[in-house]
Amino acid sequence: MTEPTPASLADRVSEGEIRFHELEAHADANTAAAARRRLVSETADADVDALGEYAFDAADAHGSNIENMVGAVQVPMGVAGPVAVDGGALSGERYLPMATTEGALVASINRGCSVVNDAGGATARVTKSGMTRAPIFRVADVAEAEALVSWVRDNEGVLREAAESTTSHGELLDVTPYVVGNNVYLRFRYDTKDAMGMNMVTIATREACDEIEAETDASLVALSGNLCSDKKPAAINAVEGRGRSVAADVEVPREVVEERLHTTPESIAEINTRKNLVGSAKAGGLGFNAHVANAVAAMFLATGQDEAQVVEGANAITTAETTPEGDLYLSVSLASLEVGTVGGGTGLPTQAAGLDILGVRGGGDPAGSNGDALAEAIAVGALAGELSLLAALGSRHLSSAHADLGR
Ligand SMILES: CC(C)(COP(=O)([O-])OP(=O)([O-])OC[C@H]1O[C@@H](n2cnc3c(N)ncnc32)[C@H](O)[C@@H]1OP(=O)([O-])[O-])[C@@H](O)C(=O)NCCC(=O)NCCSC(=O)C[C@@](C)(O)CC(=O)[O-]
Ligand SMILES: NC(=O)C1=CN([C@@H]2O[C@H](COP(=O)(O)OP(=O)(O)OC[C@H]3O[C@@H](n4cnc5c(N)ncnc54)[C@H](OP(=O)(O)O)[C@@H]3O)[C@@H](O)[C@H]2O)C=CC1
Repeated sequence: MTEPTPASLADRVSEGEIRFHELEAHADANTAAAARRRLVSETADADVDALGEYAFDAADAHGSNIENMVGAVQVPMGVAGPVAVDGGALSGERYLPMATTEGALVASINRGCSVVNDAGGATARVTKSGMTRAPIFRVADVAEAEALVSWVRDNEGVLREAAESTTSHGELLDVTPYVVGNNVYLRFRYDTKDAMGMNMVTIATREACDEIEAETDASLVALSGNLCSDKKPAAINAVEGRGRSVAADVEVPREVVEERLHTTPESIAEINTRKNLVGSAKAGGLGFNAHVANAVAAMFLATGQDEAQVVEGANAITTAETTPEGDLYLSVSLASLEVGTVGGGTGLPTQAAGLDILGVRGGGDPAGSNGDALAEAIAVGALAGELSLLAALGSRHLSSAHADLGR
């Protein structure tokens, strides 16, 4: 039998003989992707050859990372740093890998890193950890809602045993109930170690839900009831945390602010208050920061994180003040940074290289330490970005920087 070619496969799809999304059952994944490019190209009347330039075996991505694969989008990657970090899990000097198409962004964070180094380095710590899944149950009325809440409080051990039967790494930390009339939301929170954990906690919570339905009158409406809350702006994540809550800070001597950043500690502190705090409050924002999403998104893409979770990663508050000595104290606290160094996109070769640059690829020793270290690295990237952008606003260099580097 002759080997299928992209052209022969595309013809068979066009004739209705095989399905577009089942091409991998008839050819290797790279050939299947090439066949889809032909079909897409014909339908759209577009040249999509550039999508076929990728540096991994499609078989490694198809089925676990992507369906209907046609190729890959390439995002340029740069590094900022190296930057000196004193973290709970990450210590030493690190380059920060960043994938972006926004000119001036890496330059800005690079400047921030250089100034952080001049200040003696940044401190970073993970202060809370736990990935959540919150199923919604239907009950008859509020009396039954209270009965379910009591049952959950009395039977956390039962739920833990059921949930943890599905994973050798995950640990159920707690279950917090929320009642709205005849709706009961149970927010399960897990230590997922080095995994971001959404697959892990979804599978584990499903097992616990079976137990609840067997032992109570409640009916599961949906495994996710949006109090989790995954991939949506939500105050619960900003207040309670989700994934890792991580903070970083630095104290920058006045002369370094003046010489390297062309502004003053007072100016940076004032801009932070009027822009990041008052301005965000007036806007009804959840992110009381300047551009934490920039560092989060660029490092997420560079290290194989789930890019939709930049939504939660941007739940961050930046504080800036002048110390009694006249220096600048700057901090950034990310309430809900959802990261992993195993699973998801972390195993793809270019993303794994991003993790290798930080020295955090794969499972940590102890388990969870690589996830913590990645969170600390991203927090330091965000801190450097806040420092540089606030300074650029203070020195009125924002528009000229982007005119020079960003277009
Ligand atoms: C562009 C700079 C850094 C110039 O800043 P500068 O101080 O004029 O530059 P410099 O030539 O004196 O260099 C200072 C340091 O910056 C770095 N640096 C300088 N140039 C480069 C480069 N080409 N590539 C890599 N690194 C660079 C480098 O570390 C260098 O130190 P050195 O190594 O020379 O000792 C500065 O003006 C700046 O940071 N501007 C702010 C830009 C910024 O932060 N943009 C972020 C994106 S804005 C956005 O997306 C969100 C927004 C703004 O809408 C959010 C909001 O509402 O606030
Ligand atoms: N299902 C959903 O609702 C959602 C899924 N996602 C997707 O989920 C994926 C991420 O889920 P996630 O569960 O992290 O990844 P995976 O589904 O890839 O699972 C990771 C698994 O790795 C194993 N593992 C090996 N070493 C370690 C270690 N050191 N620490 C922790 N686990 C380890 C664990 O197996 P074991 O459990 O057997 O111990 C763990 O369950 C992403 O692709 C994301 O896009 C995103 C949002 C929602």
